[in-house]
Amino acid sequence: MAPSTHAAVRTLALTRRFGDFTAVEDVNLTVAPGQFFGFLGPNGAGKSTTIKMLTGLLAPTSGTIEILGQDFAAHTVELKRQIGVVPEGLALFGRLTAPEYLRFVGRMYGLDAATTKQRTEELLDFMSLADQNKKLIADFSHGMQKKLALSAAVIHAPRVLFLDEPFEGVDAIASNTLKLMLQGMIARGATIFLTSHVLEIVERLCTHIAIIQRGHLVAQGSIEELRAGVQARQTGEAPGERLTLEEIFLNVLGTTGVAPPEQELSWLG
Ligand SMILES: Nc1ncnc2c1ncn2[C@@H]1O[C@H](COP(=O)(O)OP(=O)(O)OP(=O)(O)O)[C@@H](O)[C@H]1O
Repeated sequence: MAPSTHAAVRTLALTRRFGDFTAVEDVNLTVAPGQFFGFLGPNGAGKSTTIKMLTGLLAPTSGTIEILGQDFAAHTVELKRQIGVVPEGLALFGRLTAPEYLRFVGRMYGLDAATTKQRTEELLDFMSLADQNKKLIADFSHGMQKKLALSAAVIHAPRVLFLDEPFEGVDAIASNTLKLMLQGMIARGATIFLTSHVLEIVERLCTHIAIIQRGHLVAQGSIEELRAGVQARQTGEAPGERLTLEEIFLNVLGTTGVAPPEQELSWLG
């Protein structure tokens, strides 16, 4: 058993190439145990590619990954039992019903039948999916599929949870339910690593963030540290103005070369 002083997630020079194109390059990330960590970046920056490598869905081209203090490549099977993931494409089985799928996933993680049944019922209730038990997953709406994927990702009570855009496509009620669930997991000592473009939610939930841009990590730290860094660089700002995460994000990207376009589409409207 790894001592708890280890990082929950650590990468060293993590790199992934697709042919000639480098999607993620030399990324050194550290996420402490118990952290609620937001992994941010513009479209195509390399977030999903990184999450896929961190969860064993995609092999790195080079570099190393440690999860809970252990080398992921050397201990993939044991570590996969301790992590949960909702990947970009959800990866569900459309020909099953939700309870069938959750029972399958529970057994796959080695839970006994009684525990699997109980957690399946509790999760479907919690996600307001219990009245959809006869429907095939293929016939679920996108938001319903997302809630089911989340249920499957936590049925084994993972110590580290990876979520790729968990709030995308879910309604306000489900988003609230999800926030409560994630906060409860953090309160009980889990680590959460999520990507999201909804910066207001990230700001409310996450304590630490990293920003990736064109495959390179351009910032990492607590939101407070990043806010202080941006504020220290700015001159002429009204004193006492507290920067939002969106302002911090845009500022970091602006100073690293990705500023919003200045020209207008004058022909549009
Ligand atoms: N299988 C692949 N083959 C070729 N290029 C890929 C592949 N997967 C990802 N890429 C490229 O790698 C880059 C990073 O993609 P990725 O999906 O990681 O971005 P992202 O930060 O998750 O973006 P978004 O916010 O739009 O979801 C993009 O340029 C993408 O086109």
